[in-house]
Formats: sequence, structure tokens, C-alpha cells
Amino acid sequence: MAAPSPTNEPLPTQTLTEPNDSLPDQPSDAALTDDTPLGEKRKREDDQKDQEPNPTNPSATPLWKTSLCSFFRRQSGSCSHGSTCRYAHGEEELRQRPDNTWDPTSERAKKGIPFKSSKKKKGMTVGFVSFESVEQLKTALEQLEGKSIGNKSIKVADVIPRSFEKNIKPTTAFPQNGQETGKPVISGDDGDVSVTLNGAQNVDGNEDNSTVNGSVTSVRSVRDAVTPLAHMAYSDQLEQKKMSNMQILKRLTRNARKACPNGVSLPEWILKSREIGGLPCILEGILPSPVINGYRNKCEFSVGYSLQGKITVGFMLGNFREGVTAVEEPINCPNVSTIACKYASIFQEFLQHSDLPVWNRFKNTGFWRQLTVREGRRPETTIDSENPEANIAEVLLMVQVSTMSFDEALVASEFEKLTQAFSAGAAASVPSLPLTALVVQDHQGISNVAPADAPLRQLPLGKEPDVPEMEADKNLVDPRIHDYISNLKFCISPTAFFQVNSLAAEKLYSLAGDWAGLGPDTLLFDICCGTGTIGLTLAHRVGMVVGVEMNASAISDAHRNAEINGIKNCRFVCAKAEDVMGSLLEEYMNATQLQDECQISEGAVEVNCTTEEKDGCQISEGVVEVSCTTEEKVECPISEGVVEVSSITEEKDILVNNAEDPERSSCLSAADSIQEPGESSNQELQNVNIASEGPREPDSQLQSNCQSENVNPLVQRFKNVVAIVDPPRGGLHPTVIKVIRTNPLLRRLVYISCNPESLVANAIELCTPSAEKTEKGNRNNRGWRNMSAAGLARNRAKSMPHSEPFRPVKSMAVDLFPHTVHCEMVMLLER
Ligand SMILES: C[S@@+](CC[C@H](N)C(=O)[O-])C[C@H]1O[C@@H](n2cnc3c(N)ncnc32)[C@H](O)[C@@H]1O
Repeated sequence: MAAPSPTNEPLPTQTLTEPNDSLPDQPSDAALTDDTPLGEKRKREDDQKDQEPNPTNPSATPLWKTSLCSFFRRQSGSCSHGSTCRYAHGEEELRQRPDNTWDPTSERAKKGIPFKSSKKKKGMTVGFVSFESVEQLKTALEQLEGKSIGNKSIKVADVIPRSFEKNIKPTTAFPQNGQETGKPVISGDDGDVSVTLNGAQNVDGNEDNSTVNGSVTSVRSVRDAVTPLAHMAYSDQLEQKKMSNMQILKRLTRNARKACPNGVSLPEWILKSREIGGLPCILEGILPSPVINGYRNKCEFSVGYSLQGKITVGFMLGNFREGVTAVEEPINCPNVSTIACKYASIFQEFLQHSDLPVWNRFKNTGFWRQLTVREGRRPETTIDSENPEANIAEVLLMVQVSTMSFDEALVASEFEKLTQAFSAGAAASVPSLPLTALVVQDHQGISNVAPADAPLRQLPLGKEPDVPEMEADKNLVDPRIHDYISNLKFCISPTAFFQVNSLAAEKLYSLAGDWAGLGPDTLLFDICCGTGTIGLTLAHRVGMVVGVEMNASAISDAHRNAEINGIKNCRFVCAKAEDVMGSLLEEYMNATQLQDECQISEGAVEVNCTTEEKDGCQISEGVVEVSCTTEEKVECPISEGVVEVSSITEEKDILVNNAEDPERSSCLSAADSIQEPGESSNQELQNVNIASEGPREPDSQLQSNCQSENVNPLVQRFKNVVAIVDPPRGGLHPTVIKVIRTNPLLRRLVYISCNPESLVANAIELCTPSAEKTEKGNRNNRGWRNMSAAGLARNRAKSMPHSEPFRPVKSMAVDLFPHTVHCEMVMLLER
């Protein structure tokens, strides 16, 4: 099969839109496109029920038969609703709308504004309209300008034309692609939407000068799209990020003030915020990245067509939602390494001759979708910021494809050619490029963001001399690369999260550790732990780490990382934090309460173990005698007395010897836990504690945790329970926030965020004082759809169970992403 000509891509021209609410039941292809998810029909039926007219007087419903029925048209004149369908079965039945317009997909509407074809994806506020000629386009512009649908106005905007579309009459250069013809696009859920004519809108919306007749005077470069701050000195970039983070942080104060319930006094931190310009706490500054150029250890390159119409591997100039589909080579993007650029270029060259098509974002068809280049560095004590690439020792390539409906033999042969192309390209490069593993990810979804469980297949790069052919073909080798943070080695599998700027991440983690107030008697929860980086780099500073992560490969990496670095005081749980955090905290806190049950008499404490503990921990006597001094009593908040055990040395030794046996690991903890805090060195602790769990299905994981480690006595030795959370861009799940907020023993929380907006939203819930009487959440309230993240958080804060709020203590930005607007934010919350 030949690669399709770029002209097969529908020509993005101009978007024409209106909000959904003006035409709530729009059944045209705009609303029911090929990508209409399952369940849409049902939705439509529901809509229909809502609007069911009186059959004797259909015109009582103003929208009755004002839109064409797409089912009727698609199914060649049949529709299950028959004559009761509220949509028009054909042009004859079609009625004019109350605003005197016609269904824009109808012939009558088209008579008004001629056009060639249109395209819109469900849920998008923009659509694309193509025209037969410049004249047609001009007419449309004139007629559309200033038009409104309902009470919302139509906006017309350009999309960036690809150069092969420039100065060529669309009628001759771009034959109709045979789909979605003759339909203007109607959509939008938030009011104004744009009509895109032969060009693409700029992300910023103000730099583009592309014109409607297809000649572009200026479009944004890939450098500007990917690294918009690259034109500034690095010190100015830092200043800009600091200022913008300050503005975002101020929202926390404003929103928490707003959300503070009537009759409850404003917390001290809000009152004091006036002294620091409205900030919720001091922003200590911004930590610069140790490396400014070529720092990204992971780049995801899209496959598509350039402005010149050439198959290209690189970055999109904007996003699809904005009508931008052009992909440009990653040249001059200072955050990308030359190694990554070279691999993009090798792949691009390969695609020019491939027999399989590149992915078409409009039609959701094609084969080649994306190339991910992941780099692993050598350990290094001194940072060569001038030449960070000198340290790159390993490269993992992951090519995303959509194999559906392609011939297996053809696919296999293309994969073979791909392997050869990468291997030859890497070897031919001067100096040669590292190439550790090549993986193919099969993904059918609309966007390139594949689910964590999308099938992966490793392509053998060459046969190991001592590996039999069969084995090599079975891809037995684990496709992983390695990187180093804080002198620890990290194993990274293809889909596991790993900070893209490892050297700056090192700074981030150590700052988080410094703020978390760690010590040998600290139990650290590393929530959203990925490959275990935070917990493992801080493990030597705490008694124990419990990491929670939903990505099974990342958890498996975390286990391996603990092992290769000889760290034994970590337990990793593979589950969604919202599913297990409640139980995990309960598990540890329950154990704490057991200690509270200790009876202190004359400085001696008797710890009564439950039968379960006895069985689990093999403390045969069932009673352990401990003694404590008055002074120690004051120091130990858990048992009101620091426990000292004199008679279990032997027991401990036995347990240490069994450290390899996971069944015994909690017993190790038990024995160790009866040590006086600070008595055993942390190293010693590392030698005795092994409590890690392999990746399992998130749901079964929790059960198994609960069953196998009903009460983990290890917690008894911890005075200090701290959480470091590092959630994805969306922030923490509301359940996790609630669990953290309502657990009174969790006094300190370090929040690391790659999106300060979601940090603020989560902090509103964590820091707003409780009302005397908690409001019940209204599940039926659909107003949330239009709420900001902060508004939603304020709303949720009202139904937060009565609990002591946290207060923001300090914050610091850490720049992991030079040349871009992004930056990490760390905030310490205490109560
Ligand atoms: C920003 S990354 C941080 C990873 C890690 N702390 C690090 O620095 O490498 C967020 C991590 O949260 C995980 N994640 C996302 N949603 C989650 C959830 N609901 N429960 C647990 N982990 C989640 C992701 O898989 C990802 O590994």
C-alpha cells in the first residue's frame, strides 16, 4: 500500500460554530460524527424524551423538525423513531428555526453560504469548513461576520495553511475527500466559537497573520510553540515564572477567605496574608535548573504533515482543538537534545518510504502516530551544563502505531525495516547514538495519549550472540533504561513517569525532603510515587516509606529501584491513591492506637498484643514489657512514652535472618519497631525492613494489603507521619484530599505540583476552616460544569467533614522546564 498523499487529509479551512445550548439537540453530523462514543444514541433518546412534543401539536416544541436526522440519512432513510422523531427525515420535513435559520447541514442552509465540506469533532467548540474557491470563502466570511446563533456569536478564525495549500485553488489541488461534505459546523459549549478558514489559529491567538485566502504572511515557529520563553534571558524567564506563580498562589488566599464559613473566624494565615501582598504564605523564590539546554530526557514527537505538506516527525504548532495540525521538525527547540532530534529525523526519513500511512487526526485513521525518545544518563558527580548530552548513555525508543485493520505480514515487515532504519541511523551518526531498546506501542484512541496498559511490544535490535534466535524473537529482555538521581540508580520502563529534567528533579526532591521534617522516626507516605524517586531518595532520612502509585510498570520499577540501590525500608503499593490511602492510613494509625492502649504504670509500659498480632509477629509471650522515663513520655506522642525493649534482641536477630521472606517482613518491622526511636541507626533499619509489594490490580491490591498486613506494627515506632504528594496535572483526587484532611495524625504535608492551579484548588480544600455543620454535597448539581477549579474546591470544602484545617507555611518554585512557561511548585502545609 502506498503512503497516502497529503491531499487525502481533509483541508482544514475555517471553523464555524455556535454553542450547544442554542441548539441543544443538534443531531447533525456535527453532533453525531463518526467518533460519537457509544451511548450517544441513548443520550439522544433521552434528549428526545425531554423534548417530546405533543404529537397533536408538534409545533408546540419550537425546535420540532428544525434539524435533520443524521440516523435517517446515514441509515438510508430509516430511523427507529419513525414519525415521532423530533428531527426531520429529509429536506421536505425540515422546518425553519425560531431564529429564522436553517439546519446548517441542510441544502437550504447551504444555498445561503456555499462551501465544500466541513469537519468537527464532538465536544470541540471549533469546526473546520472548506470552500471550493477563494470566492466562496470570501462570500462566507461576509455572510458569517457578525452573525449569531441564539444569543451567542460566531467567530471566524484562520487555520495555518500548509504550504502545499498555498496559492493553489482548492478545487483543483484538493479534491473532496469524500466525507462530511456540505455541512457547516455547529457546536461549542461555552459560547463563542470560531470558524476556521484555510489556516490555523495560534495558541496565543495574536501572533498569527495567516490569511483567509491561503497565503501566510507569518506563522509561529516550532521554537515559539514549544519553548515560548526561549527568546528571553534565563534570569528573566525565572522572574516571569515567579511572578506568575505568585498571582496563582494569591487565589488560594482569596478563595479560602471566600469559602470560610459564616461565624468561623478567618485563620491566622489569611489575616496575615495582607502583610505579604495577599500571598497565602511566603514564596521563597524559584530554584533554577542546573541545566538549561537539551535537558529533556523524554520527548514525544508527533507524526503528521508539515506546513510544506511533507511527512514530518516533530512538534505540532498548536493543538488540534485550535485547528492546528501542522507538525514541524524539532529544530531550534533548546530543550530538546540533539540525540532526540537525530532520532526524530531518522524516523522521518523512514516514513517517507513506508508502505503504511501516517496518522490522520481528522479521520482517526492511519498507522504511524508518535515517536517517544527516552534518554538515560550515566552517573555523574559534576554537572557539565554546557554539554549535558555527553552523559547520555542509554536511549529507549517507543513508536506509537495503530495496527487495527492493517495486514499483519505488512506490519511485521515494516517493523523489521523500522528496526533496521533506527539501528543503521544510530550507527551512522557521528558520534554514534546510544540505542538500548525499541518498543512499539499499539494504540487506537483519538489522541496520542495512550492508556498505561496499551499493548507494548519490543522489537529486537540485533541478536545477542549468546541468545538463541527463538528467545530473541520472544523479546524476553525488559525494555528499560536507567538514570541517576541523588546518586541512586533508577530503572525506567517505557511508560513509567520520570521527571524530564533529572538534574533539576534532584533539587526538587531534596527541597521536599528538607521541608518534610524527616527523621529516623518518620513514616513517609510518597503519594503518586511513580518509579519511587521521592521515597527512595529520601529513604535514608526516614524510618519507612510507603509509596502509592497506580501505574503497574512504575511500581515494578520502584521495587527494582529499591532493590538495586539496596534500600529496604520502603513499601510500594500499586493502586489508585483514592482507593487505598484511607485504608493505608487507617492501617498505620490503627497500629498507633494500639500503642495508645499501652498502660503506663510507674514508668513501665505493658504492650498487649492482639492474637492477630501475636500470630503475625510471633511474639510468643503476647506481652512485651517496656519501660519509659517521664522525659521520654513527653517526647513520644504516639504511646505517651518512648518504648524501650530489653528482651527481644534474640527475636530481632531471628527476624533479621528471615528478612528475605516477605511473609516475615511485617514481623521484622514489629521487632524493629520496639526499638527506641533513634536507638537503631537508619542503616540498621534498612537492613531489617523489607515491605514491598509487587504490582497487582489496583482493586485486589488493597484487599491483599488488608489481609496480609492487617495491622502493620512498624508504625508504632514512628512519631512523625508525613506525606509528600506529587500528583499529575489535575491534582489529587477529592477522596485523597478528604483522607489527608480528616486524618488528625497527619500533621505535615509537602505538596509538589507541576500545575500550580490544581495545587491551589487542592489547598483550598485542605486549608479552609470547617463549618460548624457540614453541608451535604449535591450530586445532582450540574452547575459544576461551568465552575473553575477553585470554585469547585470551595464547593467541596463546604461538605468536608469537620476537621482541623492545614495552613500554608511556605512555598518555592522549582524550574524543571527552562524556556517554557511551566514550572514545579512546592508548598509546605502544616497543622
Ligand atoms: C507527576 S508524576 C510524579 C511521579 C513521581 N513522584 C516522580 O517524581 O517521579 C504523577 C504520578 O502519579 C501517578 N498517578 C496518577 N494518578 C494517580 C492516582 N489516582 N493514584 C496514584 N497514582 C496516580 C502517575 O502514574 C504518575 O506516576
